Amino acid sequence: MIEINSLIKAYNKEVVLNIPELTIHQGEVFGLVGNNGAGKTTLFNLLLDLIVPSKGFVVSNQIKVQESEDWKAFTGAFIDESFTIGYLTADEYLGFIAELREMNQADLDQHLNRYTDFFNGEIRGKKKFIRDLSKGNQKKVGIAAAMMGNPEVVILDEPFANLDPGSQFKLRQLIKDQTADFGTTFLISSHNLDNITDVCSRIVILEKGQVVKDVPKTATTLKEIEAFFTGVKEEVGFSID
Ligand SMILES: Nc1ncnc2c1ncn2[C@@H]1O[C@H](COP(=O)(O)OP(=O)(O)OP(=O)(O)O)[C@@H](O)[C@H]1O
Repeated sequence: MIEINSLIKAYNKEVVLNIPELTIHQGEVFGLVGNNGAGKTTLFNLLLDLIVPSKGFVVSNQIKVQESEDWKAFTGAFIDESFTIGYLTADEYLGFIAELREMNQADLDQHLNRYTDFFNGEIRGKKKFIRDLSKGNQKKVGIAAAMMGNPEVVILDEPFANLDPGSQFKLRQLIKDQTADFGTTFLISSHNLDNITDVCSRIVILEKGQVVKDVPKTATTLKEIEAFFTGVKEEVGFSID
């Protein structure tokens, strides 16, 4: 369980995130949407202790993330390419992360076998450095590394961006399988409303750093959030005020 308490981030006195209280429960697939600059990456960076809050704190499984590193053992994340190591090949990098997660070769192979379709023959056994892979393939390496060792919590910032349509579909399935098999808690941001509503059990909309909608996924959620962003309201019984 992740608990956000009175969390504020400001740059030069401009508040870019202000979340008084938010709880993400074990096994929840939490989808974060919002316009450019809404604060999605800022929130994830705070959850991962990559930036310092101006006020408030985050607790992950009873560990204050700003005070202890113990949460790292059960948390995987891919925010951007800085999470990988560009001068390693994908095999070298994935092997390195497997060692960190105390996985042996059989564990690593078992994990990566789930990604065979997703990798589409472009990742494993290649001599290319990660920095020379296409943007989409770099992202695939980062996502597979984030889920390595089946961490309890996985945070993915815009995982569907840069992926071709087939790979987006395969990623949806990988996330669903991971949740079904391991009860993983996911926090996922995306501008792709189809993907986010397909995989997530709860959708939160951020606007100018504040939570303006927090809804469980239902049959009408996609239409509701499309209406929120486009201002075009169909008959879904949802207020865009
Ligand atoms: N280091 C920084 N200094 C000043 N402002 C910053 C800094 N980092 C982020 N911001 C500001 O914080 C706000 C939120 O940015 P953030 O990257 O979290 O948005 P986002 O919702 O992830 O956007 P996008 O969808 O475009 O990726 C923006 O106004 C951004 O300019």
